[in-house]
Order: sequence, then structure tokens, then C-alpha cells
Amino acid sequence: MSLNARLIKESFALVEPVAGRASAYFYGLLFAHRPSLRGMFPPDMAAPRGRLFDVLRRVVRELDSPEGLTSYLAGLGRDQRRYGFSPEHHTAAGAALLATMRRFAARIWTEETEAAWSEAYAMASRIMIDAAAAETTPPWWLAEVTGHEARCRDIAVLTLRPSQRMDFVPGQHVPVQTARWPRVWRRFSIANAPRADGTLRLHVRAVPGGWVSSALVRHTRPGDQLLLGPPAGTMAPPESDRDLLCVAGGTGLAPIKAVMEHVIASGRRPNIHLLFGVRHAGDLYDMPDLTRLAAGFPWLRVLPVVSDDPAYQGLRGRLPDVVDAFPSWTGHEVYVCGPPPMVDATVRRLRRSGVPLARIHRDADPERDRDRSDPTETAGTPDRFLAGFESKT
Ligand SMILES: NC(=O)C1=CN([C@@H]2O[C@H](COP(=O)(O)OP(=O)(O)OC[C@H]3O[C@@H](n4cnc5c(N)ncnc54)[C@H](O)[C@@H]3O)[C@@H](O)[C@H]2O)C=CC1
Repeated sequence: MSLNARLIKESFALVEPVAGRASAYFYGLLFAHRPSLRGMFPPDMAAPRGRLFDVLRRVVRELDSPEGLTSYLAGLGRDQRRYGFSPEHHTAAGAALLATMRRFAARIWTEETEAAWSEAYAMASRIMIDAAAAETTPPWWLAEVTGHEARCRDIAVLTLRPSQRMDFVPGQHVPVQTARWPRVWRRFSIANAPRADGTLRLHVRAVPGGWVSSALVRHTRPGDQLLLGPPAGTMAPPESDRDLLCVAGGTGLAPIKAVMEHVIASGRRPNIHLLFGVRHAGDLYDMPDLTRLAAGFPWLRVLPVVSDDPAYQGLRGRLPDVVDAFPSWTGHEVYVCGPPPMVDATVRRLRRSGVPLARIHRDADPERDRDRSDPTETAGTPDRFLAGFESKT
């Protein structure tokens, strides 16, 4: 791959500070030239606009590491299948992207810059298109809700049965779409290791203003159908036999539970310490299940931790402080999931206490974190799902 990375970076550095205006311009152009594409996006374009620059930032950052770039773009191409993106759409998006860069980096734009972006986009779209074409798994799955348990005021645990087999690695997440909010996807971690019956569990907190999470917690019942995109995410169970420290903040428990289930099912016998942190005792939404898991695996120790309730009789405090209060975790593999500030603070403390970075596992996909706080993720719905829903309601 021989790209003029310098010219791309220089021009991108001019456009990035005006990302909001540039992405509005990009989508404006795209829809003006291809009005039919508008129907693939949600009514509120804020999230797709934000995501455009998340992707560009990541691509520009990875320009100097061809392997990382190729793997990222291939993943993107495979994921885009759920929106129904075709090679033709890539051509239209490429023209809009070039026009956007040309306009917002006009001050330093030259023929060489134009050629650099043009080559880079051709290369990137080729990788995405080829990866999408080579993928043999479905672009999306219909899944029936077979269980819906309201665990506390805002949290429900859903059990789903995909209509076709879905392979995933414990620790990964899936994009979810409800019929209530067509074309709006939101990612949730899968909360179990793969099961013989193919079912998946999701732990969902209804966040204020969260379209998909509220629909899943308050308006979804057994028998309803959801749409799932391909599982993604790089967090995976440990390969070593080291003991495990798991630090879960709220519904950040989900991927950690999947990893723990996998380790327990593997027949290994590491000691597992789970610190499950919530704000109020009433938020300890999964304790009966965790207690059952610990009863069947004596090497698992579950420690509920409550941060915002002075009357709580058990372990109290914020997770980063509680982690720090133990003698040493330097010999452990560590998994940390939950609110990003909690994860960052916990990782900092662990690093300071000598735990090597390579042994700290977190869900490090920044796009995923944004999906969490902004549920209106980008675009697209297979028509069959909408048709099915419309005929159902
Ligand atoms: N794969 C992953 O990484 C997953 C991450 N999540 C994230 O986990 C979060 C869960 O939210 P909730 O259940 O509402 O959790 P929450 O806001 O109720 O907090 C859970 C725990 O984190 C601690 N905490 C919160 N903010 C903190 C901070 N700034 N510093 C130190 N500790 C802090 C709280 O004290 C509590 O112990 C969401 O942000 C969600 O996006 C959820 C599922 C999977």
C-alpha cells in the first residue's frame, strides 16, 4: 500500500476542527446526488455525522500501520452489510468525501492532495467491498425475544433466539435494532458464553432519552422480534491460566459474565475475583445468577460493591478505590467494563500498581462507547425486517 499519508494527514488536520460542518456538508451532498440513500439513515442524523469522523480519525491514525488499517476497514466492510451498502454506494460516498475534503481543506488543497485522497479512498473501499463480499455469515439476524426479566427499575435481562446460528467470542457485542425505532442501531454486549441452544442474553439499562434501550426495557415482550447485526469487539477470554480479576460497573457486567462463563466451562480452575460495582444496593440486578454461578464454581468470589449508599452494610466505595485497596493484582489477568470514566480510572490505578497493560482487557472500541451514550447510532434497515414489522403492527 503506497499512500501519500503526509498529504492526507495535513489536509485532515484542517478539516477535523470543523468536523460538524464538514460531515453535515458530506451528507448533504450525498443525499442531494443520491436521494434514495436518505431512506437508509435514521431521522436524526446527529449520530451518523459523528460516526463519519470517528471512522475517518481512526483511518487517518492507522495510515502508518497497514495491517491495522486493513483489518479495521475489513471489519467495517463486513459490518456495513447490515445497512445494505453496495459497491455503488461506496462510489457515491467517495465522491462526496472528496468534495468535502476539497472544500474544507481548500487553503492547502493541490492536485497531489486530490490524488492522495482519491487513491486512499479507492484502496479503502476496495478492502471494504472485498471483505463484505467474502463474508459468509448473514449480514443480520432476526431474533425472537424468548425471555424478558425486569430485574430492577431500569434494567431488564433479555433472552434472544436468533433465527440462524450466530458465532461470537465471549466479550463481544452486537448491534440491536427494535421495530419501534427502524434504522436506529445500538450495541449491547452479549452476556453469556455460546450456548448449545444458540440463545443470547443482553443486560439492558433504560438510559434517559435512550430510544433503543428504553424500547428494550419497557416496550419489549417475549415473542417480539429484534434485528441483530454481526457480533464485533476485540475483548476475548484469556489464553493464560492466570487468576482473574473482573471489575464490572453496572451493566458493564454483561461481557465480563460471558468471559467468566467461558473460563468456567473450559474446565480451567483459576481463582476469579469479581468486583460488581453499582451505585445503590437496588441496582445489584444479577446477584441471584452470580451467586448460583459461584455455588457451582468454588474458585469464583463475587464481591458486590455499592458506591452511593452510606446505609449499605456491605463493601462500599468507588470501584477504582476498591480495586486499589487489595494488596496486589500484578499476577492476574484483569477485565474491566462499565462507564468509561470508571474504566479509565480503574485501568490507571492498576497500571500504577504494576499490572502490565497487556494483561488488562477492556472493551476498547471508542465507537462502541459513543453508541452507549448516544443511542441513535447510524443507519440502515433491511427492507424485509421493516416489511415484517409493518405487517405485524
Ligand atoms: N462492554 C462494555 O464495556 C460495556 C460497558 N457498558 C457501560 O457500562 C455503563 C453502565 O452504566 P450503569 O449500569 O448505569 O452504571 P452506573 O453509572 O450505575 O455505575 C456503575 C458503577 O460504576 C461506578 N462509577 C460510575 N462513574 C464512575 C466514575 N466516574 N469513577 C469511578 N467509578 C464510577 C459507580 O460507582 C458504580 O459502581 C454504561 O456506561 C455502559 O455504556 C455496559 C455494558 C457493556
